[in-house]
Amino acid sequence: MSLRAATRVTRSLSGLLPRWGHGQAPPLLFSQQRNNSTSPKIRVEFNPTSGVAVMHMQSPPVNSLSLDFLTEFCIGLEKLEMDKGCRGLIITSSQPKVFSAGLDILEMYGKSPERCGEFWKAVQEMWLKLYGSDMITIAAINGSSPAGGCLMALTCDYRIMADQPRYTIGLNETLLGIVAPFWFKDTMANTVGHRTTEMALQLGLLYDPSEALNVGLVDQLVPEDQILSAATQTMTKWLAIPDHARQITKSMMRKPTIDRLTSNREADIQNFVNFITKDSIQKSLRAYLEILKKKKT
Ligand SMILES: CCCCCCCCCCC/C=C/C(=O)SCCNC(=O)CCNC(=O)[C@H](O)C(C)(C)COP(=O)(O)OP(=O)(O)OC[C@H]1O[C@@H](n2cnc3c(N)ncnc32)[C@H](O)[C@@H]1OP(=O)(O)O
Repeated sequence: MSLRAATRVTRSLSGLLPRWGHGQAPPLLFSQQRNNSTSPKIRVEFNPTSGVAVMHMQSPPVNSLSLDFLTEFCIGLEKLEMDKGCRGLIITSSQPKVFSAGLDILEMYGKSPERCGEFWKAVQEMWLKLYGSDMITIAAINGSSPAGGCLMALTCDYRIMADQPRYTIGLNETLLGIVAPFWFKDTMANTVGHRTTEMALQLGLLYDPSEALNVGLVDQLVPEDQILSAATQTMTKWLAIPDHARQITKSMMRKPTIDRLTSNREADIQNFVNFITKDSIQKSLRAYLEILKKKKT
């Protein structure tokens, strides 16, 4: 059964699920330890001659954005941002078939409000740092990229996707029974326009590469084995533009969107915590996690 079809089953499944109290973790059916490995989740290769860094996301199995992952990602990004020799960043995945599975659902399920708040602050931080980066940022999307993974790609300046029909990309939050926050929505609308975003977000659309190219969610499709060379070629074109002019232009385009979150950060964290710890939302997340598990059997 496809995930999309499986998700439709969530609604009928949810009536069968046991109830649990607000803020109280239901029995742990899922491995909560998976992302606690101490091996680096991000590998950065920096070429001082070209001034370009490649960030490889290498957090098995699916580069889900856990608190640890996001912390490491932001530290890596900050280091590159502070290095005046680094002008461009390519983000890609070392995991087969997946760019990033989006936010780690286990960070949102059965966690205390305090921990949820800490997690959300890290998600905000990742977006603020990447969307506001002075560097040229290119997402080399070599696998599926739902929800938060799609956000990460949208936050870059340019997106190249592997032309592999089984990969999908999109903000599919509604399929999980959750809602893409306003700054996810703004980032997508800034890229593909209001109408496409309105429809995609309500329906939780996941696009295959050709559809994604058609709506402008990605800028270019290439065979998977050429994704890094294509990203490097595009980077060379962007590097030819004087940094200060490009950076001021980028900031002019993105500042109003960034300011909207910056001036509402605490309220946004509170909204997230109130929303995600609701019994009904926890129930949807649990059902979704069970579907992801059952997909294999
Ligand atoms: C009033 C308004 C207020 C608004 C307030 C805010 C509201 C909340 C906003 C939250 C925004 C959320 C954003 C998100 O990103 S949610 C995450 C969405 N992600 C997904 O739906 C992706 C789910 N995964 C998949 O579709 C597939 O795994 C994928 C296509 C990525 C890869 O498929 P593949 O077949 O290769 O791998 P598996 O499905 O077998 O998965 C392997 C293992 O990984 C686990 N897994 C997958 N995705 C996640 C994830 N996102 N988090 C945690 N774990 C994940 C999966 O369960 C498998 O685990 P096991 O190996 O242990 O079985």
